[in-house]
Amino acid sequence: MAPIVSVSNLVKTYASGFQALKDVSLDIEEGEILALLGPNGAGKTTLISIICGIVNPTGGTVLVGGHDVVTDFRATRAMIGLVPQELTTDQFETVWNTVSFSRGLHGKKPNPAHIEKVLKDLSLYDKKDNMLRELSGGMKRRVLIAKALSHEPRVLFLDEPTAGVDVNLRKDMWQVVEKLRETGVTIILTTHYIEEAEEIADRVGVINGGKILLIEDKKDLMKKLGRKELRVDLQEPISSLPETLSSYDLTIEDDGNSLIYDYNTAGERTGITTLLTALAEAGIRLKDISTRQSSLEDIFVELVGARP
Ligand SMILES: Nc1ncnc2c1ncn2[C@@H]1O[C@H](COP(=O)(O)OP(=O)(O)OP(=O)(O)O)[C@@H](O)[C@H]1O
Repeated sequence: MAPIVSVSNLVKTYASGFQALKDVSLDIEEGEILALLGPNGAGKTTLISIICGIVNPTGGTVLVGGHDVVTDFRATRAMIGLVPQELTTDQFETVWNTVSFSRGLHGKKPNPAHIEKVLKDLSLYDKKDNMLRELSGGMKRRVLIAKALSHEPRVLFLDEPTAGVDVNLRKDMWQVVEKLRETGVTIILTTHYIEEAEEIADRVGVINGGKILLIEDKKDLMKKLGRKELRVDLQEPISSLPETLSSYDLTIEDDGNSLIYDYNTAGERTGITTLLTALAEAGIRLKDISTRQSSLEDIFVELVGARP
């Protein structure tokens, strides 16, 4: 199946001369949830804004549902819903009117049955006659999503859906996103929270300095995350490994004072017991052992050189 969004060799240089995107290419499959992780200024908003047709690219192409976002703007915009971070709508308007009006803005004929479904999916239906100013922060965020879904888009962009919200509201929002996926809509979200990407994404992309540094299936990433490291500190340094230890995935560190053994926690056997026996048989005496597990955060820090 052709990807719902196809980004090829995208470049964006702002009028100031700043290059915010440098040759970005990625395909987004229909129905998936893609999380774009990146530090401040990485280029996430620029990328989303170009796909949504709000910012013009300097080079490269973006296709949404097979249509070019520049030359066929109307067709692509109709397929996209964008959830901004802030609610700017009239606080004295009702939920129902706000969401219905948004549909009209996209040039779609009224469809009360669709508005009703969207509000029910987002657990907002019993608030449909309330004014926005009467809603809690979490409900207001749901209204933003309802507005973006009002014109039946196939692709939904969520720009930092849980920035600055408390833990409960964040978990609540994850459930909302999970439920939306069941309706078949493709979801792309930007986030600073690694935990958020881990929790809800099918695929994770890391962007920094205008480049995609990694884009990978979460399951494959999790396999990497399942890798653990056993560190063995030695009583006396060694310069090389004895022949009997050559079958182990060992590296010598700290001028021969430590051995690092990589193993997979998902595997049936870790090999630790036999390794320790083999070390003892080779006459290598241990001072200490410790383990550490790599996390998505480690991968992120390694790629970006900073914490998110
Ligand atoms: N209109 C503009 N003119 C000049 N530079 C811009 C403009 N908009 C964005 N930039 C720059 O482009 C870079 C990428 O910005 P962008 O907003 O895409 O990053 P981001 O990843 O969304 O960051 P954040 O997580 O802080 O929202 C930043 O260095 C920003 O200062």
